[in-house]
Amino acid sequence: MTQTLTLRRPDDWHLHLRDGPLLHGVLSDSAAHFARAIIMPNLVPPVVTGAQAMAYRERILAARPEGSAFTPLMTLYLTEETDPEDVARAHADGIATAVKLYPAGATTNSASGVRDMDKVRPVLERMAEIGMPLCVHGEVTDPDVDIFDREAVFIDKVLKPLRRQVADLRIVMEHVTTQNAVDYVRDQPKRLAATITTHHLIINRNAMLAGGIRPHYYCLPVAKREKHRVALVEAAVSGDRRFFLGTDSAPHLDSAKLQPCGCAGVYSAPVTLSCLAEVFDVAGALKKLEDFVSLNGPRFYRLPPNDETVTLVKGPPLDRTRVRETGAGPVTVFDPGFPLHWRVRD
Ligand SMILES: NC(=O)N[C@@H](CC(=O)O)C(=O)O
Ligand SMILES: [Zn+2]
Ligand SMILES: [Zn+2]
Repeated sequence: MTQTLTLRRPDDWHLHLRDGPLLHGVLSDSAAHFARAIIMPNLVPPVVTGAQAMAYRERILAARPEGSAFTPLMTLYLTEETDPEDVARAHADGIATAVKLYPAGATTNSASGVRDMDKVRPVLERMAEIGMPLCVHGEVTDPDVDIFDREAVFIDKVLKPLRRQVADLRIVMEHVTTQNAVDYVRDQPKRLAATITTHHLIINRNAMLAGGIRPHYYCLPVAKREKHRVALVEAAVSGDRRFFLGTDSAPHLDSAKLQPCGCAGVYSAPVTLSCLAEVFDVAGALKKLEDFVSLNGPRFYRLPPNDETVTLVKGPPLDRTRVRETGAGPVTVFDPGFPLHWRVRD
């Protein structure tokens, strides 16, 4: 007997689409399954101003497959020079949905990020006034802090003080990877939510490091030990409205990943819904999948959920996409390490 599951069409609340030939090569993977996505601004150079976000949005819209209604929700890359009025205007004009905080040097293309949080206080206060969310890459960059501890230290050293100083600011902790983050978010009744990626629900650090180094599992924040992965799954399948999907699908060319110093990012867009259905199915929580992928995100962002639906069908293991060929070169797709039985019906 085939099993099916129909959901409101999902959105992706954290997505990297890049630009140029890579954008053209990857966009259809997200547009095939998702209605909307929060688009990360870490291009080179970054998307800082409202005018830059508008131009980038035009390039994304122009790259959509024929007939696609995929809607990019743009973010502005926060720098110490960001003008609060430009941010407020871009929000009021419907150009920018959120602002993205990268601590300088924390991750891919974050060199123009923030070093001194006091310098961006006026922007954050303006955002709090207008209810515009701040998306945060939550890792400290202090070289003395172990890379596996950087998220937990960020919560104590940066996030807690920030939430005291700008109490009304609405914040999304992006791609949480630890029990510490899950516990902290659960503790906060208001104005804080978290995205969880597909891959962090599936791999722990062993997948990346045991039995050989696997660059395609290297991303930031780096995957942690198993107990943290379990905490993420519990949060995702709980239906708790503070947790929702942000795939952090982050395509890099294989030629950039397979290096002595390879870059961080996992490309999961083509297989995300199949992977998540598998995770929720194994957890006995298929009923909560729609909360996680289609309902909790719009609620936080104060947008209506999508009217259309998607149907997932369970059957024999999929012949899944392993490499996405793009005009810029091949990009390896996330391998969950187990067979995928759920596919999205066309
Ligand atoms: N997650 C990653 O490992 N990489 C992202 C940046 C980010 O989201 O931190 C990228 O842009 O490649
Ligand atoms: Zn990040
Ligand atoms: Zn990201």
